[in-house]
Amino acid sequence: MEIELKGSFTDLRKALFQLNTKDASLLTTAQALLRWHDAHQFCSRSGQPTKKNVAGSKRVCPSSKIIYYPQAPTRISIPSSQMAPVVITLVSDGTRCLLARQSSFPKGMYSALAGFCDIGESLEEAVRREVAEEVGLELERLKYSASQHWSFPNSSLMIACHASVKPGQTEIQVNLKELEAAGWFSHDEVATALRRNNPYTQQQNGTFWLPPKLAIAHQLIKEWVEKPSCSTLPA
Ligand SMILES: NC(=O)C1=CN([C@@H]2O[C@H](COP(=O)(O)OP(=O)(O)OC[C@H]3O[C@@H](n4cnc5c(N)ncnc54)[C@H](O)[C@@H]3O)[C@@H](O)[C@H]2O)C=CC1
Repeated sequence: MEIELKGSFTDLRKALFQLNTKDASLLTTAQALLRWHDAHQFCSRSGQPTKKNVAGSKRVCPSSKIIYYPQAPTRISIPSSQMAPVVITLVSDGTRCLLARQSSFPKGMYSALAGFCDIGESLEEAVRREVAEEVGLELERLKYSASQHWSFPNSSLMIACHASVKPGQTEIQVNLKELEAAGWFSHDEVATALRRNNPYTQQQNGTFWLPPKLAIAHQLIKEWVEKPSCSTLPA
């Protein structure tokens, strides 16, 4: 069936009623993206036309170099009043948890896996996609833990989850475009790191350390240390 995506809301609603859930979801996502591109044709700083990338996932101003994402503008140079949803997930195999680091992290710091939600995705889909993209794992169970507003470098709503993988399906493939390193850490290793979590001394002696208490990543890791079964319990 052909559908005019630029039609009125009533046209769209009529079309949606004729579709199955998957096609309806694709259609609303496509329509939201088209509307977003239509409304962001010019840079709010330079006034120049912005250019869409090939995938249609962002627009860039060739003059100011500002990148516009459908979720929220993200460059530090534009203080954003919009908030972008970000999922952060601590994956466990029952006895160990998966921690990773990016090259931009302070030396020795490891954290849970995080990533921006794409337009049209549910939180569950975003968690599964991010984990698959970053370390190549398929998740079994997912459990919401908590959320946090995070202002660095721009407003994000962090949505934190515990997740588990199927027993025996723990081999990871680290996506080196996104991460510098990732690995499984035992309960003892993580519990010890939490107890001595002083970034200054740990950067000196080369041991790994965890995000500070104010970060939801820390809370997620602490929750798992206190109750390693939390990722496999029913939601
Ligand atoms: N409070 C906490 O415990 C933690 C907070 N975070 C925050 O979560 C956010 C995401 O984490 P990472 O993916 O590791 O960040 P990141 O900053 O490495 O971003 C990854 C990629 O996402 C793209 N991106 C940037 N802004 C975007 C937006 N608004 N919409 C869509 N794509 C965008 C960029 O191409 C970037 O290369 C960051 O703001 C980070 O500060 C991350 C880990 C722990």
